[in-house]
Parts: sequence; C-alpha cells; structure tokens
Amino acid sequence: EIDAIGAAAAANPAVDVAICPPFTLIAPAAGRGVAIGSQDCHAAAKGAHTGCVSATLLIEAGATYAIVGHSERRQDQHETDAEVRAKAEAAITGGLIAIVCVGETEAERDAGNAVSVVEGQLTGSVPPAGTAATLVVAYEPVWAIGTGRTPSVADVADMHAAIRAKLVALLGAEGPGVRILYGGSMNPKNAAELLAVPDVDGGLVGGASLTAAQFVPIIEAGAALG
Ligand SMILES: O=C[C@H](O)COP(=O)(O)O
Repeated sequence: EIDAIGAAAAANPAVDVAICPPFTLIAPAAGRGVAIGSQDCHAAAKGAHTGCVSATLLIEAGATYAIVGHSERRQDQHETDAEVRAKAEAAITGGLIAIVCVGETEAERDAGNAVSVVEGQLTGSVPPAGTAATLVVAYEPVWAIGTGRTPSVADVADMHAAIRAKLVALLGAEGPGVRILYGGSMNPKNAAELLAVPDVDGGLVGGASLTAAQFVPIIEAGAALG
C-alpha cells in the first residue's frame, strides 16, 4: 500500500503527504516516497525513560513529523495540555514537525462549548516558539473519529476560523501560516467538501489512510484544490 501512496505523492507534488504508523513500522516505511511521522514523541530528548521514544530516535528511524496530543492519548494516557506542549516542544527542538491535535467531545459540543474547549486546548498545547514551518494543528472532534460522522461544513468553518484566530493571537506573524488539518471520518466522498473549507489546509486521515484505494483519492482531492 505504501508504495502506491508514495506514487500518488510523487504525482501530486503540491500536496504534502505523510504516513504516521506505529513506532515499529516507522523504519520499514521510511524511504519509500512518502514522508513518515510518529503517533507520539517523548517530552525528553534523552535520559532514562524506558519504553518511550524521543525525537532523536524518531529522526534516526526516518520520521520527519510527530503527532502529539491525539485524543486517544489524551484519554487513554491522561495526557494534559502541558504534557502535549512539552512533547510538541521536544519534537520541534529535535528537528521534527509537530502535529498538535485538539478537539471537543460530543458532550462538550452538545453543551455549546466546542470552540471554547478547543481554544483552551490550543492555549495550553501550542508551543510558543511554534512556527509555520515547524507546527501543524489538527482539529479532530472526538465524536467524529472512526464513527462515520462529521461536523457540518458550517461547523468546520466556524471552528477552523476560531483556531486560526487563536493561532494568530498565540504566535503572531507565524499564526497565519500554520497549517490546520481537519480529522475525523474523512473519506474519498467527503474529502473535497471538507478540504475546500477556508482554513482547512489538509486532513488527518485515520481509517481511510489504511489502503491506497481510499487514501489516494483524498490526496487527489487536495491536489485539485491547489
Ligand atoms: O488518527 C486518525 C484520526 O483520529 C481520524 O480517524 P478516522 O479518519 O478513522 O476517523
């Protein structure tokens, strides 16, 4: 699958394509035509942290990106905003591009708090030294991950506008250039519509990234938007 995705990346050079597999698959996936990222990055550059993987080790294995603060880690490993920021800082300092994930739960959206929750996560998780070149933000409503449900285009637009405004407030001149990804049940059918929303600069694709048949049309949808 990865070779077919690599071919699609080569055929669509305007789109930055990366695969973020489990740690054990980073080295085998590297060097096959598509950028590689990790699904976590330890907050310390080195030291005695048995079982953890640092930015240095990730780069040695072939990674150029690191996802930090995915909602599953915030939930399962109880990662806080401060820990996510420390991981993002370690990733960036180590030479990786950090993909910082944020997103509200269904209960938080139902309560009308989605934007304020995400703004709070950004305030706590975004490294102050993040730049357009070293930082990516991924908005993933928790209730949309792996469920086949997505927010309305209007809700995505509202959230991404709020994220952009917060990034400008936090990072000043770097804020407008930070790429903001949408994630949560993106697939070949809805990708073009979601990617066309203002301030949606790409996707963080889970299930539909597992096969070239599903992922390549999403890459092509991004390329078609220029
Ligand atoms: O890690 C991937 C994202 O959480 C999105 O997953 P999904 O596209 O399967 O909903």
